[in-house]
Amino acid sequence: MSYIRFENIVKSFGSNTVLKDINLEVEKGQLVTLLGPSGCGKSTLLRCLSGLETVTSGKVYLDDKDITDVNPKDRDIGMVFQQYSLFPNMDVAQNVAFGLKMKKVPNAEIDKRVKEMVDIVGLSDHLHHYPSELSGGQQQRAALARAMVTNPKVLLLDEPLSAIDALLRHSLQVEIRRIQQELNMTAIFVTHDQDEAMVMSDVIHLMYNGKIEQSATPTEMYTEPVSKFAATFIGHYNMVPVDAFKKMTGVDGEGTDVAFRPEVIDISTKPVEREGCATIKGHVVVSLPHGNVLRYAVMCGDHQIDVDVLFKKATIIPNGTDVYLTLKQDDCIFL
Ligand SMILES: Nc1ncnc2c1ncn2[C@@H]1O[C@H](COP(=O)(O)OP(=O)(O)OP(=O)(O)O)[C@@H](O)[C@H]1O
Repeated sequence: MSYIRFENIVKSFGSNTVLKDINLEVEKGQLVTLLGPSGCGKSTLLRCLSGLETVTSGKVYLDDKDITDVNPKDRDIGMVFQQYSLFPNMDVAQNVAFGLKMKKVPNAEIDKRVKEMVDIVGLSDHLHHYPSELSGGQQQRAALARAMVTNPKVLLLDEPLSAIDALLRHSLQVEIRRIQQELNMTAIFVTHDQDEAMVMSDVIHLMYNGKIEQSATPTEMYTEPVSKFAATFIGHYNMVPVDAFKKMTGVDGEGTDVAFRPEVIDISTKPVEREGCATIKGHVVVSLPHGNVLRYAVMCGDHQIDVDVLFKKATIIPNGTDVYLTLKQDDCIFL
């Protein structure tokens, strides 16, 4: 039996149904991500687990108990939010100790656990600093320590890194993942950032319009999207209607669209014949650097196809050049 189960969850606000029969399971010790565009219902689903929202219908189970109607404070759930939610008039040690004090844990035990947890999140040098004296990243680490110190059954993280700049954000992603694994904590992470979901998760649940569109490991989600939405939201898939793709390549398949990623395509100024590959003729419109790859926009008939190659200055093909794109038929996903 899974550690967390959402069974047929429906949530409506008046006539607006924002969760439409959600069934989802989380195994103990996993970090799963709810990923999806703004407004698709991620936070609402998380709040149904924490008890901050009631469900319209359906059941929520945690550790084999039906918690659908249990008071939020009795659910044994830790939460970290996007906005820094530390008590401003308490220092880091007092903030982290708060939950233990509420549980009437003896003082000596509180001191020991606070020190351990503050050490795990790397804030030992800031024990007696107030939130106003901490950076955004440090505040979120303190919030994480405060949520975890009571050893909750599950840790809920609702876009905890969205207010943090890109560089620090990446190191905190890695750190949260390390701490979660070190403590074998079950965690649900909400984000609309696909890269963040890829880095952090055991399983990603991609949500769209109040439903689960696809549940998969990061690798499966990236390489085997099940729908047009999944293909465009995760990674940067080229999407060409099947009819147009057949005209370009002679390759046919079932579905309405063919999806293929920019990095599976080879680009050359001369035609290339390769077994099991399709070739598409086009011309370079523009090339732009994207981190360590150069992305060519290539017009093929009426369709633009993006091609990524590792960025090496000597190999740049000028705009306007006729080119041949080669891609393995195995890398084409018919949707
Ligand atoms: N308390 C509420 N009253 C009315 N409508 C609400 C309430 N909370 C959420 N909603 C609506 O439910 C829908 C889903 O909201 P939710 O916050 O779950 O989305 P989300 O996927 O987490 O989005 P974001 O990434 O922007 O936070 C939205 O249309 C929102 O306006």
